Amino acid sequence: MKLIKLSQPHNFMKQDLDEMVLALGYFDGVHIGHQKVILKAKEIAKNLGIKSAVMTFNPHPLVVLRNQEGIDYITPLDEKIRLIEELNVDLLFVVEFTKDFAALLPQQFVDDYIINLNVKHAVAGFDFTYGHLGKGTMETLPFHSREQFFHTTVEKQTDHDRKISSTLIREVIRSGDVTYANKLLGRPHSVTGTVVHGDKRGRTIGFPTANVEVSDVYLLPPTGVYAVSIIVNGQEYEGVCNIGYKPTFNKEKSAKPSIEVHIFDFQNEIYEEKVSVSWFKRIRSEQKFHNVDELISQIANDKVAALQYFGKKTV
Ligand SMILES: Cc1cc2nc3c(=O)[nH]c(=O)nc-3n(C[C@H](O)[C@H](O)[C@H](O)COP(=O)(O)O)c2cc1C
Ligand SMILES: Nc1ncnc2c1ncn2[C@@H]1O[C@H](COP(=O)(O)OP(=O)(O)OP(=O)(O)O)[C@@H](O)[C@H]1O
Repeated sequence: MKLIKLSQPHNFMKQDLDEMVLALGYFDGVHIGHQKVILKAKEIAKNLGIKSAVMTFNPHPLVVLRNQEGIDYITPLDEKIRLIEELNVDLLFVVEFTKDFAALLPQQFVDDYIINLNVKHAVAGFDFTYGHLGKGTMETLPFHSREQFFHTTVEKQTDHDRKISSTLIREVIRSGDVTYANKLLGRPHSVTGTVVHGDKRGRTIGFPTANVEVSDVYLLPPTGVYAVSIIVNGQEYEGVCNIGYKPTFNKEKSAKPSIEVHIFDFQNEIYEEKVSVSWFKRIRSEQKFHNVDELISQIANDKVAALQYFGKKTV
């Protein structure tokens, strides 16, 4: 997949690029509604015998338009790029979302970011908007297209009558229902980070853990214990994870929760390794135990619950 970063104003002209079918949207999470839009663009491109492309924007419009600092992403940009690449599209445009870009009138957006990029067919969902204040919609697109390209609107994808959206999935992850989030994403929700040194207490209590440090921009499930998998060096292992502040040991809440994975049947030394943790099922809330023995016996139960979730025999 070829990656092209665009900033307003860009100077691409039609003749600089191959003809393409373009899927448009922000695509945080690359959920099953988004996949439908991108796969539709691919299908049309295949039929026309031309390139397939996706256009996304970065950072999130709320960061620029409402000065929101702490937007948590289901898929930060690099993860989103990786997932779009997995869908086998030929080209990805990442448009820098700035105040200047947001100020473009709908017609200017269509001229500069669709027609001038040699798009022959644009694909977006029923609620896609473009241009200043989102004034451009799928209803106005034929008018703004100047008959230079065709367009296809993907109908609303729903689950239990609710639109599948990045907003819904963020709410579901924040509620801890990672199993449902995974259904809406069409794959497990994952976070990628690095294994760092912890207090080295885990091994003394019989449950060594990999402490995974992730970038602040990730949307994390709420504190608690989860059945997870972890990819280490390309190999996937199952495990049980606590995300939280370890109140049994720590009086003060740290700035960020720690993510600690007890990986089943695993003894390797993996400090500094890049790993991805996928959340499958919430098991319980984090608790403050009266003593270490109570914590140890609860972790043993958590391990059984996770093994059962993964369908393993526990005796
Ligand atoms: C499955 C699991 C569940 C845990 N649950 C709790 C908990 O409810 N409360 C708590 O204070 N710590 C909990 N912990 C965190 C342990 O206290 C922690 O793994 C141990 O202190 C080791 O920390 P260290 O890696 O920083 O040395 C849990 C850890 C695991 C692996
Ligand atoms: N459930 C859905 N059904 C059909 N199309 C969708 C659906 N969700 C998103 N799309 C389309 O996918 C593209 C990307 O959408 P966008 O990034 O705004 O996602 P969203 O999930 O609707 O996010 P948000 O919750 O922020 O509104 C747009 O073209 C949008 O119309």
